[in-house]
Amino acid sequence: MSRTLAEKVWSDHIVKHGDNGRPDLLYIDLQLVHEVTSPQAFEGLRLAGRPVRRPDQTLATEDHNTPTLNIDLPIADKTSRAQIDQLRKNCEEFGVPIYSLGNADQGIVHVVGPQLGITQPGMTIVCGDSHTSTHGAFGALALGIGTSEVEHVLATQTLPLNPFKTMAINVNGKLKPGTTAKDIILAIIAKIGTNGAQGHVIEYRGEAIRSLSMEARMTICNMSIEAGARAGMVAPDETTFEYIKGRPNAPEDWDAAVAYWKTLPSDDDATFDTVVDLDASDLEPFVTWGTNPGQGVQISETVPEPAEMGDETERHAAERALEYMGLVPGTPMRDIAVDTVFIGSCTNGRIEDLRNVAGVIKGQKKADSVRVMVVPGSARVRLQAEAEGLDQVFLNFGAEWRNAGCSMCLGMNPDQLTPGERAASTSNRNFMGRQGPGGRTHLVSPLVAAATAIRGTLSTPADLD
Ligand SMILES: CC(C)[C@H](C(=O)O)[C@@H](O)C(=O)O
Ligand code: SF4
Repeated sequence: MSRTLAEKVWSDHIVKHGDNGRPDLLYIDLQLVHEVTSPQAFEGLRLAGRPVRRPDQTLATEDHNTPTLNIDLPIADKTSRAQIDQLRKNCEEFGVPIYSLGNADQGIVHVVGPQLGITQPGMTIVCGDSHTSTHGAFGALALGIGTSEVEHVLATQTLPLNPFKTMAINVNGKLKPGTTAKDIILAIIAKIGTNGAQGHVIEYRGEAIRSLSMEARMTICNMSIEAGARAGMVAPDETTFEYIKGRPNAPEDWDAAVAYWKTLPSDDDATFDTVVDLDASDLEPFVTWGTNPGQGVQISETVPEPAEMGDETERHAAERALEYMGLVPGTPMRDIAVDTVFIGSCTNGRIEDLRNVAGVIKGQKKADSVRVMVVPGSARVRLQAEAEGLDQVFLNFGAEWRNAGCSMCLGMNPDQLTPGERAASTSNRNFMGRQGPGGRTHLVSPLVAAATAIRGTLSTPADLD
């Protein structure tokens, strides 16, 4: 029977079939761990007197609570310090490898796995973090899980999972210059809604996806969860193999690995439960106006008028969002002035993102009215950027150049918006209070973030000409 990519990875990992509608038990190849969702899981093991089953298939890093300034000093915030200390203790006690603040391999969990070559096609990967879907860009089945599941995987290296539905999102055509992977995924979520992919594993397909780099594919898979999906995947191809080759954890038997990876793409006649089509050549840069990632429009459009929305739930949500965001219907998106530009996160904090930003801002000065924070997704990204002189581009521009971590993507560390402060952010969530209580977030691509930092209002690089 013909199968999709997701179905192949799933069936290659079944340890025990679930009969009578019960979940299948799946083998998990890799569990990534961070400080927020692991303390109770380790505590559970401790209480049960159980070890971590496969420390060699478990990897921890510190990211959410880490400060991005003065990282050589003790962490000032007590809760954050306790959280990080606990992770370090747990990893030591249970023999789990950890990349701590100050280590060259520390960083956001979803940036670290791929850059080390640990994330590979055909794997099952879990992490107590919703954006684990990022790793699906390699053709891995990568799922965000809850803390009790984290404990289950630590103890057994398996996880019971209910069957999923399959969704093909075909992104046909070619992106126009200035339009990026971030715009593709924001457009998809605006089209299908934040629950549009519920219960599904998405496979992103089509010409536009095939021509994206691995980092751009990661941006797309990262936000699958914002469309309600269980995971997002891209079939592995030469771009994938090229990216993994030569990385520290690339398979030793390279040819055998590639031969297996080549069997993974969905069969030509495989069928999907749901199919969505999108033409990349129709897209313009996308920006959000609301408080969920689906509340977005093309940058040439205006803040929508809730009264014109047919659906009552949608109308109420839009009214509430606009009130929180302090926006008036009909305002051109390009007229919205921001206070802060945040460039970073597991969505857009990789080296290509930083190169793209630097390409726009080089030789320019930021608008006086904005603060600009550039936060690399990992310490390696920071080192690479510095080796390429990008840090100087950012500093000369007037931006802050920080250390790696989740930073302003969410308010779990000192990098936060103040009430009413408005940000253009390359991250993935614009929920109320996400970047700090009362903070207002517009999700944008790195190119839009860069142009916005120059002009002070939501802008694209084309607006600079
Ligand atoms: C803290 C963590 C559990 C959370 C997640 O699961 O995604 C965070 O990473 C986020 O982006 O909101
Ligand atoms: S960067 Fe943001 S989205 Fe990614 S793991 Fe950290 S908090 Fe979650």
